[in-house]
Amino acid sequence: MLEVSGLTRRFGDMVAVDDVSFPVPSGGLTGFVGGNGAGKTTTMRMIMGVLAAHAGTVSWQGHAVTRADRRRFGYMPEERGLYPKQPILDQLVYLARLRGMSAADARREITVLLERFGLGGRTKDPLEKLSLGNQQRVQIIAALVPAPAALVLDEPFSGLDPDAIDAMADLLREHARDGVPVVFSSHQLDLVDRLCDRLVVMARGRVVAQGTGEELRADASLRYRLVLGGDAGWVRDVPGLHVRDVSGPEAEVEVLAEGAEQKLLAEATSRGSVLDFHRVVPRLSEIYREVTA
Ligand SMILES: Nc1ncnc2c1ncn2[C@@H]1O[C@H](COP(=O)(O)OP(=O)(O)OP(=O)(O)O)[C@@H](O)[C@H]1O
Repeated sequence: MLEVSGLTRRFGDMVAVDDVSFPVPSGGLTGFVGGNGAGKTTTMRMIMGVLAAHAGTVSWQGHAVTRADRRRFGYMPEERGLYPKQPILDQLVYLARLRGMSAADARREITVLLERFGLGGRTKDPLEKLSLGNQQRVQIIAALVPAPAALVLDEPFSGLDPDAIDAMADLLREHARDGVPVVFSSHQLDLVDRLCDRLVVMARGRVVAQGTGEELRADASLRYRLVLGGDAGWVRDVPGLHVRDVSGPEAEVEVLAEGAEQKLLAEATSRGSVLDFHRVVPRLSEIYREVTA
C-alpha cells in the first residue's frame, strides 16, 4: 500500500496542500478529484519526490518511501515530458532502460502496448506527428513499462476518446488486479465514479471527503422526493426540512432534523393522496458540489 500522511506544501504564503492524508490500497483504483488549483498535482509531485514536502510523509509497504522505491513507480506527470521530435518507440525504450530494463525486453513490451493502443504502425513517428489523444497514449505507456510497483497518474484520461478511455481503464484495472496501487487524478467525475474503488476529494488544499462511492453516498445529506395528488407548496412550512425544489405536485427535500421525513409523509397522507415518496440517492457530481462548496 502507498500512503500519504499529513502532507503539506506552501508556495510563499499560500498553503497549496494542507495536512493531506489518504491511503492508496494495493489492488485498487483510487480516484483523486478536485477543482482547478485544489492541490492534486502538488500532492502527486510530493508522492513522487519531484517536489519536497514541508511536512508529512509518504510511505510504501509500511516504511518511508525511498528513492529506489520511487524508481519502480510509474508516473505520468502533468507536464508529460516526452520529446516531441524523437520517434516514439526509441524514446519509450530509452526511458524503460533508464528504469533498469534491458533494451530487448523494453522493445518487446512496448511494442505490445503500442499495438494494443492502435499505434503499432506508428513506432517510427516522432511524437509531435501524433494526434493529442495518441500522444497521451504514448505518455501512458511510458508510465507502464517496466511493470510498475505503483502507478501515480496525473489526468491520464484527459483528451482521450471513449474507446481509448475504455482501453486505458482496462489496462489500469489489470494492473490493479495484479496488486498494484493505482492513483489517478481526473476532472471527469462520472468516469471516476464508474472506475474507482475509492475516491479522494480535495478542495482548497485539503481532503474534504474520501472513501468508496457507497460511503460517500451514505454520508451525503438525506434527501426525499415526494409526488402528491395536489399542490406541494405547503411542504415549505414543515419544520426540520430544507426544500431543495418544489414544482406543482412535486417536491424534493433535504432532512435537517432526524425523523422530519416521517412527519412530512404523515402530513402528506393526511392532506390527500401520495403518489410517490422515495429516498433520492445523489449522483457523485452532486456530492462533489456539496463537499467542495
Ligand atoms: N510551482 C508553483 N509555484 C507557485 N504556486 C504553485 C506552484 N505549483 C502549484 N502552485 C499553486 O498551488 C495550488 C495548487 O495547484 P495544483 O496544480 O496542485 O492544483 P490541481 O488540483 O492539480 O489543479 P488542476 O486541476 O488545475 O491541475 C494552485 O493555487 C497553484 O497555483
